[in-house]
Amino acid sequence: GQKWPYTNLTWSLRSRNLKDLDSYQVRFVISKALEVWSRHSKLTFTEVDSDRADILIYFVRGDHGDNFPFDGKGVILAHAFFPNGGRSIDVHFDADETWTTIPNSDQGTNLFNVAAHEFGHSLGLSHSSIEGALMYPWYKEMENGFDYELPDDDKLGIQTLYG
Ligand SMILES: CC(C)C[C@H](C(=O)NO)C(=O)N[C@@H](CC(N)=O)C(=O)NCc1cccc(N)c1
Ligand SMILES: [Zn+2]
Ligand SMILES: [Zn+2]
Repeated sequence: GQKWPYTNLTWSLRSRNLKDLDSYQVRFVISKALEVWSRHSKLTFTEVDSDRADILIYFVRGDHGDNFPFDGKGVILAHAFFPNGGRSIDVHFDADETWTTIPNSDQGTNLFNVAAHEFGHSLGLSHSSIEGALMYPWYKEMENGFDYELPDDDKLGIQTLYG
């Protein structure tokens, strides 16, 4: 599979009208979700305000121009493209979900959990068959809020790719 040819990656939140989500809180949650991966690898993540960032983040709904239309408020919550030799790649969050930026909140879908999973894909990790893994295909609540400890299977995966 593909991986980034360098480890100092940039990211940018490209969607502005986040409905009732506060863009500062979204950017904070994104930085915490990226830290889940940088804590266990040589990867570094820097926010930039540019559409030339490595990882471009959007909130979109329904059919949004790639061949993977979202499903309204439903099962598909987000998707991410795999690294592509150093060209910018997208992460799309389904704008029709009720997102919450408060970890472990039981109101709505936890953006931190889903973002941490999606960034695994953005770094080159596919789904894991290990039930407790972050890269397991099916969402499950993660405890410890932003201090979430990456399960071993995911640690192994990211260290195999980026040391
Ligand atoms: C075929 C894919 C486009 C499905 C899509 C996904 O895996 N995105 O990465 C997705 O949204 N899967 C849902 C499946 C579900 N509703 O449980 C999901 O929550 N994935 C994100 C996620 C978040 C946190 C933890 C885990 N394990 C998975
Ligand atoms: Zn998409
Ligand atoms: Zn996934």
